Amino acid sequence: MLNFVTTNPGKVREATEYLDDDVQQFDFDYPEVQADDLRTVAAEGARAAYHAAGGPVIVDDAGLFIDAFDGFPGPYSSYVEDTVGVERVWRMTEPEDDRGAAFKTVIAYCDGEGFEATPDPDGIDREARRGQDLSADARGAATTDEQVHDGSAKSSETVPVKLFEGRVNGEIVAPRGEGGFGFDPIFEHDGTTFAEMSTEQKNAISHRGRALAKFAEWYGER
Ligand SMILES: O=P(O)(O)OP(=O)(O)OP(=O)(O)OC[C@H]1O[C@@H](n2cnc3c(O)ncnc32)[C@H](O)[C@@H]1O
Repeated sequence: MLNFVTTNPGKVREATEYLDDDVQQFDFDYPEVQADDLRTVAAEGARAAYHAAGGPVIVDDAGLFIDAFDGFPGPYSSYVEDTVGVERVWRMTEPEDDRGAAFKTVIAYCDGEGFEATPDPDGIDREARRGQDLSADARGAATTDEQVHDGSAKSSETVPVKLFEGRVNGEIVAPRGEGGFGFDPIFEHDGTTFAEMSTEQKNAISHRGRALAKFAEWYGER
């Protein structure tokens, strides 16, 4: 059994599509380190959660990155959703010429074991790496004790963590749709907002779906 460490049942709903009955929600509000990149937050969260759960865990740190605001709210998306709110993020973006945005996620897996380094970064979304923002994330992680080249994060003093990334591009629009969670109503991809999609439709293209697919493939081979 795999613990999906999150306070957000919406994330678990999406993960069960990939991991069937092997996944359960572990409602643990891991301490989010002050960091500008998702990788560091996810990796440190997975280590803390692994110690709390005493078994294999995955942590998903995600965010909405709006181009006109240099990636804001990014790693602070949860806080901004709670304080500013989804509707006002739309109204802030509305006057901008460029309403482009991306959802990104980093899934961190930790089971207390080490991982073999792979020369080809199968845990890294190549599309994401081409994107400016995730390159910045990768640079940020490289300055910490994380090892990023093979998609795993290691240091001599900490428990190894394996990272899987996903990204999807879209546009910020006026809220539409009742499904999903968080910023889904204002994130449009190919003419449809994420809140107008079923979980299956969203998973097929979303940041989390892409990261989960990579994780599920790697996990299934173990
Ligand atoms: O930390 P946990 O407990 O997992 O739950 P959380 O919801 O606070 O999760 P994050 O710290 O990863 O914050 C991600 C925020 O980014 C936004 N977000 C991430 N993925 C999203 C998605 O698929 N759809 C809509 N909003 C999303 C939403 O505001 C989330 O609260």
